[in-house]
Amino acid sequence: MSIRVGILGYGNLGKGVESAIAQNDDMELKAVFTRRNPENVKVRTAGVKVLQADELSHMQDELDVLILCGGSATDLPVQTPQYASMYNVVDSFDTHARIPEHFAAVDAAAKKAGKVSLISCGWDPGMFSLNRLYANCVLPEGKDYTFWGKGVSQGHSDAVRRIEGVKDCRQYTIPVEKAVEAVRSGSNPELTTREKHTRECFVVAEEGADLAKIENEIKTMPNYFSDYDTTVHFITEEEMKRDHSGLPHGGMVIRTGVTGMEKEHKHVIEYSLKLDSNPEFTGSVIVAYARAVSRMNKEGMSGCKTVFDVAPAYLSPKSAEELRAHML
Ligand SMILES: NC(=O)C1=CN([C@@H]2O[C@H](COP(=O)(O)OP(=O)(O)OC[C@H]3O[C@@H](n4cnc5c(N)ncnc54)[C@H](OP(=O)(O)O)[C@@H]3O)[C@@H](O)[C@H]2O)C=CC1
Ligand SMILES: N[C@@H](C[C@H]1CC(C(=O)O)=NO1)C(=O)O
Repeated sequence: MSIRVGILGYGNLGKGVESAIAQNDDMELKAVFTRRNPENVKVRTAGVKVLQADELSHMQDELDVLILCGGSATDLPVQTPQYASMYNVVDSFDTHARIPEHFAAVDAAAKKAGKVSLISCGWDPGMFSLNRLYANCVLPEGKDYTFWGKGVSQGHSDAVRRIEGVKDCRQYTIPVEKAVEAVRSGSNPELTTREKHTRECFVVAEEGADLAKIENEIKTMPNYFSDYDTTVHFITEEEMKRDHSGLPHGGMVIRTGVTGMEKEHKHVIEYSLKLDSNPEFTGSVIVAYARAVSRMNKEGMSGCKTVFDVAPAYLSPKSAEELRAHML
């Protein structure tokens, strides 16, 4: 029996989840839900209905997991607790500083409903979080570094699109080469947030918008831009389509640490990603965790989880015996 999946929110990530479901034979996309007029939203999977989000109030018997693909800045803080009270859900919430409060709100709803919610799924937070945890547990004496890009952060681009007067945005995250070199040299540098990355925004503004006000709102935005040196360029829709149609990204987690009674031996753990499509890769991570969430709820689990709480075997379509035979 296939795992029956719904998608709420059909943007970059929603499309990425759609393509990921098509690559997993045990998953079936039942419907895409949108807050817009469904007639204006065209999906690429034959036979999949597009429904108004309100329809979700009565489809609990038709879906095993609902994947929430809204924006972290303003959509998911409302949508995830709302739908955690009705469905097993997975979201990609990535406002790191606010994950604890998001977890608490979702956990209360999921526990009351007897459902499983998995929040902050993707690659950062997500796969990078897991690798930071593994590396810290294996090398307790050491230092962590995370670098992203150069690439398009969907979370930061979404946050800028929510500003009044902004029609579209691509935000590029750029690692500071000097900082990467210092880390790779093994000198274990102390680096501030500002010393590790810069941010560059390409913005299409609405006709007559106050550009100075938009630039200031971007640069002072807490959790997203206020701790970074940020450059803002205003461009036309044509330039956006011509020069910024891709959504590549990537990055790496590095931990350098020491072992031995005299701390005489140095080790480096590195996990890196090179992504042609940030949303498609993120969608693939999310779909694997949607499989886990469905299974965990069927085993009687409920409440909010993060990637730290999910045993890896739950992610795989392979049986425990196959995993032991082929992946150990
Ligand atoms: N944890 C991680 O590693 C990652 C997390 N993310 C998260 O994913 C979130 C979503 O990113 P992304 O999909 O790029 O954001 P988008 O702006 O593409 O989509 C966000 C929502 O906006 C609505 N929307 C999409 N297109 C339009 C349109 N043309 N007109 C009006 N509304 C539209 C959709 O909702 P509706 O259909 O209801 O209108 C959609 O769910 C980010 O905020 C980020 O936080 C992304 C990548 C990695
Ligand atoms: N959550 C990020 C995924 C990575 C990329 C990133 C950044 O460039 O700041 N932080 O985390 C996204 O929305 O793309």
